[in-house]
Amino acid sequence: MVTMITVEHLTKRYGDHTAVDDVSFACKSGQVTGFLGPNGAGKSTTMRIIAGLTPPTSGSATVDGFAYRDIPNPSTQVGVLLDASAQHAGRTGAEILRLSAMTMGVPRSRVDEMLEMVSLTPDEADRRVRNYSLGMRQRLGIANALIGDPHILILDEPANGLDPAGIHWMRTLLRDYANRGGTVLLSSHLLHEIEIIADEILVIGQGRIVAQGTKDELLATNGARVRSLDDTSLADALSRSGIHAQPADGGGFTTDATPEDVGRVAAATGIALIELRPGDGAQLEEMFLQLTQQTQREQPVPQGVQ
Ligand SMILES: Nc1ncnc2c1ncn2[C@@H]1O[C@H](COP(=O)(O)OP(=O)(O)OP(=O)(O)O)[C@@H](O)[C@H]1O
Repeated sequence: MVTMITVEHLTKRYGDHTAVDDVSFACKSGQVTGFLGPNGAGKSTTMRIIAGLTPPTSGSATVDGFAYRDIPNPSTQVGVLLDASAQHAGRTGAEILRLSAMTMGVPRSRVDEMLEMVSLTPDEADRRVRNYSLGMRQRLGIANALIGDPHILILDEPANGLDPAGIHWMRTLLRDYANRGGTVLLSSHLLHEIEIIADEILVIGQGRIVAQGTKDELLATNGARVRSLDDTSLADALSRSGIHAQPADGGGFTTDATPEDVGRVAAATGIALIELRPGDGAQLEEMFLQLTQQTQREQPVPQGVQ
């Protein structure tokens, strides 16, 4: 595995608002890196900087060792889909792909190959993009990102607007692409989406990376869930042993210690347990929920929304 995208100490300020705050990460070949964060967390801004569309305030982003702008014929190296709705509304899907093929110098036969790959029918390909559904725009955007046969893909919320079959199709496409050695950086505001598809996960909140690691690391089960016939005494005993115990829904506690350690403390103090099992690995979900709630508190509720 080779590092293909490197982001180092990236910061972007708009006036006194810091949209991206000292963000660093790397994306490797053969892997899907999921970029997860609630609305307004800074995902799109980071991706726009990587794709050379927005200058950073400080820090750097390189793709295959180069700043995006210094890559000759970049679309044959890096496929980018940042905003499917930004495609020229007055052109047909086929026209957009033909134009891209021409600009990149790839054979025109790629246009039909790509249309077939993203399941846009000849009839749909000849419609103007303004009449496309969001899902069709995403498919066209993915076709456009892949037409130059790049080995790196940067996709901002590509699942938006796709129906369940479309989402399944996209996951399979990206998995195959990574399995063949490609590098994928894709963003989503949905934990479930990222959990299914990503090998590596970056979590961003209010411009900062708050967690990063392999999916297995971030979703690892740890801690223990315990209930007893005498929770008050159990809480005392755990606390005396330096184990932090948090009251849980439905009684008992969640702890940061292993079930084995909790079991030993209970046995040593003669407390009868009625439940003892590994924690349910919900830390990532809880953290993400907290991030989302924080963000919602800080953003004004739009008019007309209850
Ligand atoms: N051109 C701009 N001028 C001023 N502020 C901006 C600009 N672009 C983005 N921002 C702000 O930067 C922050 C991060 O926005 P960004 O679009 O990167 O978030 P995001 O994680 O992609 O969110 P979403 O999931 O909603 O697309 C937001 O507070 C946004 O309002």
